[in-house]
Amino acid sequence: MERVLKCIRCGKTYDIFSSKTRCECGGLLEVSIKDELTPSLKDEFLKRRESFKPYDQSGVWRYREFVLDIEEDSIVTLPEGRTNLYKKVVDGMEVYFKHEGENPTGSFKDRGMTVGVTVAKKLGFKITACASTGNTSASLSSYSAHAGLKSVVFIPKGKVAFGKLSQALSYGANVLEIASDFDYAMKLVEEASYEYKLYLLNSLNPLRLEGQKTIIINTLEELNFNVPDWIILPGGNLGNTSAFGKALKELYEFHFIDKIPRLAVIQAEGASPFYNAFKNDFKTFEPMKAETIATAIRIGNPVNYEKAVQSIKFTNGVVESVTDDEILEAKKDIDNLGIGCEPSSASTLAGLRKLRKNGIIKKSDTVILILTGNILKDPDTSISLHTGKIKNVPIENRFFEIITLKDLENTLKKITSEVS
Ligand SMILES: Cc1ncc(COP(=O)(O)O)c(C=O)c1O
Ligand SMILES: N[C@@H](CCOP(=O)(O)O)C(=O)O
Repeated sequence: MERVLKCIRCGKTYDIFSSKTRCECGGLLEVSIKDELTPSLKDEFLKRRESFKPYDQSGVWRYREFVLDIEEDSIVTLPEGRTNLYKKVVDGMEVYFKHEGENPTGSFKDRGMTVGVTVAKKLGFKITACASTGNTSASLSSYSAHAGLKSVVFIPKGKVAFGKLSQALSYGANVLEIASDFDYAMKLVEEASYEYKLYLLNSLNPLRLEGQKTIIINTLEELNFNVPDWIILPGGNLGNTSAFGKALKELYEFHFIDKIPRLAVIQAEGASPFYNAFKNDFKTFEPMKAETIATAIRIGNPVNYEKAVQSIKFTNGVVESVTDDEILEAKKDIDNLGIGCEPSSASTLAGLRKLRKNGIIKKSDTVILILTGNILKDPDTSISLHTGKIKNVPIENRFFEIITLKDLENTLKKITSEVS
């Protein structure tokens, strides 16, 4: 099929790659197909879809053998799990980013929520509930609305990024701001669920984790089941750590893979109870009062601790902690790659840097970094970071200025001189 640029005013055509934006006559240009479309094109197009069942569109239900046996027409799906794997070079090392922020509500939670809300509906629940640092509430309220269910979300007051709060409100959740932290909200919602017949959909719910296993299955399928050396992920309530270990065990037992990649779980220094336990060979576990700029992982008493320990042991994994400045430095770099993510997801790259420095991960290793949340989730942090307002994370070679017309020419000269 031949495409050209065509003037909508005089009809003159130009080569598609001519770099013209306007016709010589001053008219606007549009891309035009030169040949007539053949009638068989539609048939070919429709045939391609024949072998696909609707729920194959979901990157969760496509792997239904690993997820749940349930009637197809009862499934609540958006569909989720159609996320990209990006190959990039960072610090001279080739790495893969699996971007779970590309899910319908902008985080990996959707992979679990499609299963959780499907089951809530099947069981006849009318109301779903969760405690949340933001993403779970966004996902829960969206999927619940799709299923015609009410939702109640318990969130720590003032500690939820704006993108996430606006989602929960927009999708119609009943939002209960608790004057405490996530861990306390988690305790409250668990109690309230028993008392008020709410279907609890935090990662404490084992069915939700069955959906989250597909992050691993999907990623490995994209790699033709060639097993990487490392999978790096952020650790908060430790649902993913638990689900990933379970997925790898099942893939191994069903002979999809012949070796186990190592998990590296990264926590923010101010919210690192799992890291502290790891350092102590998991002999003891001490919950902590959590504080970090990465609000999604501002969790001091992860509910999945015991399952997560099993995952680390099964995969010969490691747990590392990184500072908020290291997280923001990494976020800056991931954003600048044109991929972008929310702060907690950037802990993966910060963790990789630390693990490389300590000699645990080698440059030649194959590494997957799981980006758990979309860049749009926390616009306040992105704007502060990229306008140089964060003291220890300087921004190089960038302009963000209030500019007079007089200075415009000089500034444009400076910007363009950097590439000449
Ligand atoms: C964006 C994001 N990344 C990471 C996490 C931590 O994941 P997990 O609780 O499964 O450890 C969360 C929430 O828990 C999150 O919302
Ligand atoms: N970051 C989470 C915290 C709750 O985790 P969950 O996986 O147990 O729901 C959030 O987005 O709320």
